[in-house]
Amino acid sequence: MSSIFSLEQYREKACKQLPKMVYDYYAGGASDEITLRNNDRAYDRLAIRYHVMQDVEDRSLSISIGGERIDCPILIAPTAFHRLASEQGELDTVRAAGNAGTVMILSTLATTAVEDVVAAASGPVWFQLYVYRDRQATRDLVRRAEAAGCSALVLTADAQVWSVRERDERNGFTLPEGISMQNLEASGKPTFPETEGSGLGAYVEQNFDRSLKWSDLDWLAGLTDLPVWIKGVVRGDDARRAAEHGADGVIVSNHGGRQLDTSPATITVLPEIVQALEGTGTEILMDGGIRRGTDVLKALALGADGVCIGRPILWGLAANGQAGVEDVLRILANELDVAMGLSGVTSVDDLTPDLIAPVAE
Ligand SMILES: Cc1cc2nc3c(=O)[nH]c(=O)nc-3n(C[C@H](O)[C@H](O)[C@H](O)COP(=O)(O)O)c2cc1C
Ligand SMILES: CC(C)CC(=O)C(=O)O
Repeated sequence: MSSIFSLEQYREKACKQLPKMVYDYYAGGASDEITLRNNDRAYDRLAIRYHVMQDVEDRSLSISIGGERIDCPILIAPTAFHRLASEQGELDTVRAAGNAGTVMILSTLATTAVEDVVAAASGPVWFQLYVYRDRQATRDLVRRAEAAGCSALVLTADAQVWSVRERDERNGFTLPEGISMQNLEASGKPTFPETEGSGLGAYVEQNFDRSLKWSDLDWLAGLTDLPVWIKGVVRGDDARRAAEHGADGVIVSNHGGRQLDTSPATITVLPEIVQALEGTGTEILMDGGIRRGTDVLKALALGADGVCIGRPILWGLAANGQAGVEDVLRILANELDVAMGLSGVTSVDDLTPDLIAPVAE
């Protein structure tokens, strides 16, 4: 019987177990970490106007996303370097995703090869793509993800320029011996350059394509038959443009407060994006600061088709490998189930915006 009941307890456990350099990299945000904090707090400013007397005996959390039916509307956001948290890294994560009945979005910067991750999966794996200045390296990533059996691509659009991450600069964040970015082995970019500050910062500056623009979304959509999502959108007009340029889905995200500090908390911009995409058929996921089932309920009620979580997965992974990730997903799904029942709702489709109101000050 586990003595951990909340995602916050997993964070505390991971904090005790991980080396400071790794914990700081996972936990940290950009600059003053204002967006990092606001992502989380913004949920507290929303109240759930629940219904009573609705017969909530039979409830289901299942959703359709990207053409597949999954058991749980909480997906795994792409996060880099899982082998800094557990020996098996991304293999632990993907096995947990399968057992929880959800999707894992695998980072370009994974420390396990995409082929091995998909081979260990029992559910869908999507591939998150960073666009490299070296377009051949980028094409190779797309071809590998396709050949491995990934079922969607997620283009991250909010990290063309490396942000200011003081914790990583101070700690000289780097990858230990024996851990590398295995999807970049073939193109010769699997490790960070030598530097005194953040090795990741230097890597991004050297390799990521800062000229990324809307026409590159057309390029990517033309390059692959896989559905293409765009991640990092916080405005309605950008969401609309994404749809016009062939995106099948949009992930409302500010990169967990790790890129542009003082960018808005994602839950506050979700309604604008839902409205902008009305009638387009473009699907919507959102992430940032989701730590309780009530947070998930609020995002789904305000129009997200599903949500993603980033850091809590890493805390579960650090605390107890695959079993830790499964427990994190179980805890959050259970909290969502309870919140739905207490709101008088039995299916995700029945979560509607009228359930949510600003907290009266
Ligand atoms: C340690 C860490 C690494 C991340 N790496 C990536 C990445 O490789 N690609 C990406 O698109 N987003 C990355 N993200 C952002 C997440 O996908 C996601 O947007 C964010 O973590 C959501 O916020 P949350 O951590 O509050 O749930 C990373 C986030 C963290 C915390
Ligand atoms: C290349 C970086 C932007 C990796 C990442 O997504 C992160 O650390 O937030």
